[in-house]
Amino acid sequence: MAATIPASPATLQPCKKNVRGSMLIRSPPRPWRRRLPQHVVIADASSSSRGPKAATGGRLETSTDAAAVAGEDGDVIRRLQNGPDVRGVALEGENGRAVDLTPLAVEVIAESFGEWLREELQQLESGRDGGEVRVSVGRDPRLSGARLGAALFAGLARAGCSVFDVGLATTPACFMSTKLPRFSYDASIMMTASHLPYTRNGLKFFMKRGGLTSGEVEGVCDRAARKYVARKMGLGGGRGMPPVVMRVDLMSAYAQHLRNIIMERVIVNAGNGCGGFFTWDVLEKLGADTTGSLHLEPDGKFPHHMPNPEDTTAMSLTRDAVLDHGADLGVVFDTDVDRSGVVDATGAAINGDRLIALMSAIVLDEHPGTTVVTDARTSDGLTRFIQARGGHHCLYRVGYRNVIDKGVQLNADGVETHLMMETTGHGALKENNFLDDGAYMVVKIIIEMVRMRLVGLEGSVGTLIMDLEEPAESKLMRMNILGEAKYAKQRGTQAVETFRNHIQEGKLNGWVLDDCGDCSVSQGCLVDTNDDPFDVDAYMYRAKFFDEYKGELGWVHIRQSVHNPNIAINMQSSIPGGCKSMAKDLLDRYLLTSGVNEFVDITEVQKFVK
Ligand SMILES: O=P(O)(O)OC[C@H]1O[C@H](O)[C@H](O)[C@@H](O)[C@@H]1O
Repeated sequence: MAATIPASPATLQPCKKNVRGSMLIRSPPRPWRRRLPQHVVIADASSSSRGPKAATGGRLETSTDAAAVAGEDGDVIRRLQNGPDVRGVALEGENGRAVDLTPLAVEVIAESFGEWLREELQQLESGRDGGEVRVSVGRDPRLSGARLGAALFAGLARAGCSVFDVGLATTPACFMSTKLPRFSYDASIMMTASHLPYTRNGLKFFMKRGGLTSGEVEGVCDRAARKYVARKMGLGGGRGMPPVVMRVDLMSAYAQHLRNIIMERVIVNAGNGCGGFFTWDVLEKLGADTTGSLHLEPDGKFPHHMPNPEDTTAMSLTRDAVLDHGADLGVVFDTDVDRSGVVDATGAAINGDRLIALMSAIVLDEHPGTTVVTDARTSDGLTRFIQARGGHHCLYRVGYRNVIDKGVQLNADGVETHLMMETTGHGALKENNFLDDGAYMVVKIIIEMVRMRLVGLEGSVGTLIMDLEEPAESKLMRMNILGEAKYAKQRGTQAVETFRNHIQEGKLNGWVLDDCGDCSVSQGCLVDTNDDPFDVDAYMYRAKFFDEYKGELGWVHIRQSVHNPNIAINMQSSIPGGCKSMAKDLLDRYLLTSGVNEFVDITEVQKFVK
């Protein structure tokens, strides 16, 4: 009978020593009695687990016939062994198969296991002698579970083990009851026949070092076989006091253990856009601690800052929250959550190129050699980062749709492309329907964080991009297109094409149009022919600038804005002062001399150059 002690295992009272069946010397039933010499004492095979060689204890000295019968009975137990498990028929109802996993069979196996365990522990821990041996017992919902469970408790108790009934449990949970500090049992037995029909049942055995081997289970069953023979003869059994069994709640602790694996401390900054759900409907439901999250409630006025991973206020507030709360990660969503950026545990902002690098590292690990498509405003350092991991970098037009479509096209052309990302934080994965989903991307990053922790890698996710070379300088300037709005697109195109033509006509010495990145497709990329362009975003060029003395200074990317009547000029240089030198050259030899300045406002460039 199980005494249910509802207290948590940590508050359990000390185990009462179970009453062991005292050594019984019973008269064997006929016909055995007649055949046994008078001096033979048939003891419970356990004799004493501490006594000399319990495994040989209780050896019967019988006539040949009796030995045969005993052998058959013993074989019943031996046949129950199934590799490292015990499996048998526990309920009537299987055609042609009798019940062989009886309560008696289970009891002797449990008792034998308990004895074997004690010996094993003594050997493992040489100082250990006769201390408490604690064994947990779990079971699946099979109908035979309760009855066989009672036999299991009794067997363990007879072997002197303290028994902890964990009730309905999973096999891994039973093993973990030997590991989880609150329990730390010496061993565990799970009663289950896994996927076999409901009429079957079985036992799985665990110690702290893992599951018992087939050889060990064979030894236990051998020992049990001898006990079984003796019990069948009415020897060595006997009812002692009912075992004291403590009922413990293992599954809650095991579930917590699983939650702990995925539990992270994550700050979400939804910027009062639509991203708050990720906090309460995703992270918190997974058990994450989201204390310190910011601006989760939707507010159409966005009172704190724009929800945007490119927004410096959004990133720095998130950084502060991560550091204040010792969080593992900060997440910044844009308003509609198709973009995101993150902050690692050290407070480092990971957006733009750094986010692309992080996602590339993750995706290249999963898909070695894949191509990554990005817009062409990324750094040369990013290209080297991707290539150093065996990937290919395809630089393409600005605009998330362009980037994603390029990836779709590459895959269709047979160029495996798993990641398409824009520096704005739009990131699409082939595995996710080529959809740019900021939340999905964050899920991938959190999974990576958990993986890193599980394999014992030190540091935050930022360590994955430690070798990303950053440009010395980056600069974005905008030049408004002047005049009537209806001509803006046409003029914008004219301005951008003039830049390309100047280079091709040799009017911009030192400037070289950048060609395709590394995606191994012949057409498209950077300098698309634009033979038949239909969108403003078709016209965009990137060109490198080589200074006569300093060599390569960096690149300029020039394009018409997707949304507004302006020309965006992005620049990057690996040399301090490089952006200014390039801007000056553009001003003098392109903007002021080509006539572009007549319909484009070049004030911002002039200011920068000053
Ligand atoms: O052309 P701009 O004004 O710089 O805006 C361009 C950007 O607009 C939005 O943010 C889109 O989501 C981006 O994909 C695009 O790159």
